[in-house]
Amino acid sequence: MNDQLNLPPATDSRAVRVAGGHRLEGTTTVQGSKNIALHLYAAAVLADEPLTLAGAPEIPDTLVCTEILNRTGTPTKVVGDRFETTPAAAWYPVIPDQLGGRIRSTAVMAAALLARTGQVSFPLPGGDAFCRRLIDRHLAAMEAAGATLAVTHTHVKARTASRDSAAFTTDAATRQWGPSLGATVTAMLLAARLRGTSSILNPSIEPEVMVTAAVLAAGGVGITWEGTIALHVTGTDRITGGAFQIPPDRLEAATLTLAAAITGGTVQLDNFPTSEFPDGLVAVFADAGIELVPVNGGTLARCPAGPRAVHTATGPHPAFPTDTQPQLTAFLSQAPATSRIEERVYTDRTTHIGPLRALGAAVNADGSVITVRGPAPLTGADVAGKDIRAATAALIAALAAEGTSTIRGMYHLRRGYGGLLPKLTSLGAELTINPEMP
Ligand SMILES: CC(=O)N[C@H]1[C@@H](OP(=O)(O)OP(=O)(O)OC[C@H]2O[C@@H](n3ccc(=O)[nH]c3=O)[C@H](O)[C@@H]2O)O[C@H](CO)[C@@H](O)[C@@H]1O
Ligand SMILES: C=C(OP(=O)(O)O)C(=O)O
Repeated sequence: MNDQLNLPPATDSRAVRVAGGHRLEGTTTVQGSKNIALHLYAAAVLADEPLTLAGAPEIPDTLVCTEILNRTGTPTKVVGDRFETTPAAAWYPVIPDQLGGRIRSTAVMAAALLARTGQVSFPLPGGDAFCRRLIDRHLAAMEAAGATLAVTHTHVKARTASRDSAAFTTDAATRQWGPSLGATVTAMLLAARLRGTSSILNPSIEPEVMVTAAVLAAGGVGITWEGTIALHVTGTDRITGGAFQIPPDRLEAATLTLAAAITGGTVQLDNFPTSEFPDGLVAVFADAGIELVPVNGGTLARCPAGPRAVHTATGPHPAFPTDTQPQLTAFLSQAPATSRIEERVYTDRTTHIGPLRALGAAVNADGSVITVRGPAPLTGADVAGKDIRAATAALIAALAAEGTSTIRGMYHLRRGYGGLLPKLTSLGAELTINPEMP
């Protein structure tokens, strides 16, 4: 532990050793959604009463957010799987570099502090570094909400001249891409305590946005959707608290499905209703030969006739999510034909290609298009995943490889999933964790 910050270090030199070739079979559960949790942790800053979020994923980002809230004034603790806050007596709206630089939702946290105090200072966000991850739409929302910004290449300071800022209109659409998930939540939090009705044009409708909107609405904030055209937010000067459940992680559900499917196995996700899979993912899975069967409020996932090649593209919810593209790429390495995936959200999200090739997959990227020629025999190798889903893709391929693989990138795996490795083991995977790797 790092005493000063009360946090686990941002590196983990352990590695996972995977003896490939074991079919995964069985039942498991899915953690609370990492990405939804991160946005709710920021929204908790706005509550004027105690707030509890059950189902908090046991990942480093939960601890980083706990520390950010405590250091900026909101008393916060994690008790079991509950993230509990009580309202601040005073705020210190400075997000320390060592904390803000470790998570992707720093600008969203900053927006909550700005809404509370009229000022905030924060470092540029961290999170996975698979490509440039811009925050211009977050900054535009802060300016629209009346803040004056001082932006350097490492930090942002924002200050509103008057605590009585007026309702505002902002556009969450990015220049090259569609709506920004993070910037939509940033704008929502900025508007939640303002007098009057603010409008967010081209809002994202990712579950992260919908769930945060629902929690704010339960707290007394007026939320009106105009489809995907606009989200109108009517502020209130008192936001109530309460207890909320973080929905299960659709990205972990997809990961477990693909991990079982590549081994020819079956997994039952007890707490993950089939309806929680985005429509685009269901369609891609169906094309790829993966069946999702509703069972007692959960989902049985299987691939009875083996993988099939697909042509698909990532996109905004409910399309096929970018955070499952690397794992699908690993799976498609075993489909007996050529697959193509166009990555439209993060056009150079290709950090998984190197590790997959090292394991034997015939995969390459040409611009934003990833081509997978299968089936290619996979053999054990020593590879490193440099972000959450790259490490996960390598792990999935290693499960189907002949021989033993070493997957480095434990910090990234732990950042994405609190318990993926024990879950895979319980399903029949042969995994060991090597304490320290050179
Ligand atoms: C913590 C969290 O929830 N992370 C998720 C969130 O990230 P994040 O909040 O970064 O995702 P956004 O929806 O904001 O970003 C999507 C796209 O918009 C661009 N963009 C974003 C903001 C901005 O101000 N300007 C801009 O150009 C990005 O570079 C990217 O190409 O959504 C992504 C897309 O579903 C997921 O991959 C991440 O796992
Ligand atoms: C990219 C991801 O996370 P983050 O935005 O936290 O880096 C992810 O969840 O795949």
